[in-house]
Amino acid sequence: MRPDLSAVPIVDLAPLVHGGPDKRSAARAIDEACRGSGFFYVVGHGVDEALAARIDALCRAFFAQDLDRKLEIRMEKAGRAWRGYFPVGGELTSGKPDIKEGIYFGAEHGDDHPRVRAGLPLHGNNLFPDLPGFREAVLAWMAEMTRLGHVILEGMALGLGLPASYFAEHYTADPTILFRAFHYPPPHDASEGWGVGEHTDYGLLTILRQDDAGGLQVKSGGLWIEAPPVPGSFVCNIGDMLDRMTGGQYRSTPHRVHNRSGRNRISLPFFFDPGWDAKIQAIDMGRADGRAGERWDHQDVHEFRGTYGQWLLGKVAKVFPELGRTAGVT
Ligand SMILES: O=C(O)CCC(=O)C(=O)O
Ligand SMILES: [Fe+2]
Repeated sequence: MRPDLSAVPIVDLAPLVHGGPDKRSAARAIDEACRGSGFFYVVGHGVDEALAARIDALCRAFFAQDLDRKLEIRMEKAGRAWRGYFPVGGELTSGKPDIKEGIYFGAEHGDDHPRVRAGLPLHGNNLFPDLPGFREAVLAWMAEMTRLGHVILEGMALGLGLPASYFAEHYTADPTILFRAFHYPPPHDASEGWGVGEHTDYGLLTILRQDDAGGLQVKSGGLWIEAPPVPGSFVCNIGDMLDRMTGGQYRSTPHRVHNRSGRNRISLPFFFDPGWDAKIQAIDMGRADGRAGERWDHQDVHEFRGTYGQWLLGKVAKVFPELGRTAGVT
């Protein structure tokens, strides 16, 4: 099947990155995409290609190691911080083991961070692979992705007719950030399951760097369409909290991955989400409700009242049930 490139639009972020009169047209393009498939590519983002190539190479080197080496930073070692490596089959995105392995990173919270002291899950120090330059590259990447997250949310606010600083003021002054590096091995046979099963993302915005293997599929208008690799771009999609805030006018779109390329696929999703204590509230949209019907997980995101931290804990405990039990979340 030929990928339908037109289905996932490409937005040039340069006017938002550098400022100028075309800001509003970039914001409009984001707004249209969020009301449509909920997915868009961004180019003109200003992220250093050399840094992207370095991260990609480091991740390939990490995943190519023996399992024992990789397990030296297994998630169990980080306990409640929920960081580190999980092996193929270790994550259950939609209730079944995914055919992928990965590493979870987050903000580097020191031991005296108040939420680490309070023993909150998902807070703490990262477990970095023992490969030269890995730590520095990941920290630089997370800083770049955070910068980009702020730029895209400024565009989104403008597209919604809100002040550019709306999300920064209400939700992302101290964002919850999660960075994951995934490796999807080529399947042994056609009957093997999904690299990532159908799901929606939990928060505000996901910014994904994918390599040239392809395999990301997006549910648009009831049909599964491909989001094929576009060199130098990031794939962006919105998560459940934006769907919730916009009364469903912005779509938190189901997606999944199947690596049929015959080679290793590396993808680098970055999640730019509301602050831990941010109270999630509806934006006054002044227009008709756009809620969709029954969701993939049978939850009603619009019924949710509470902080982002509460929402995220419930979600993560489902995909890593054992860790959820250890951390006392389930
Ligand atoms: O690897 C990909 O292309 C998608 C990953 C994804 O959907 C996720 O981590 O939420
Ligand atoms: Fe996702």
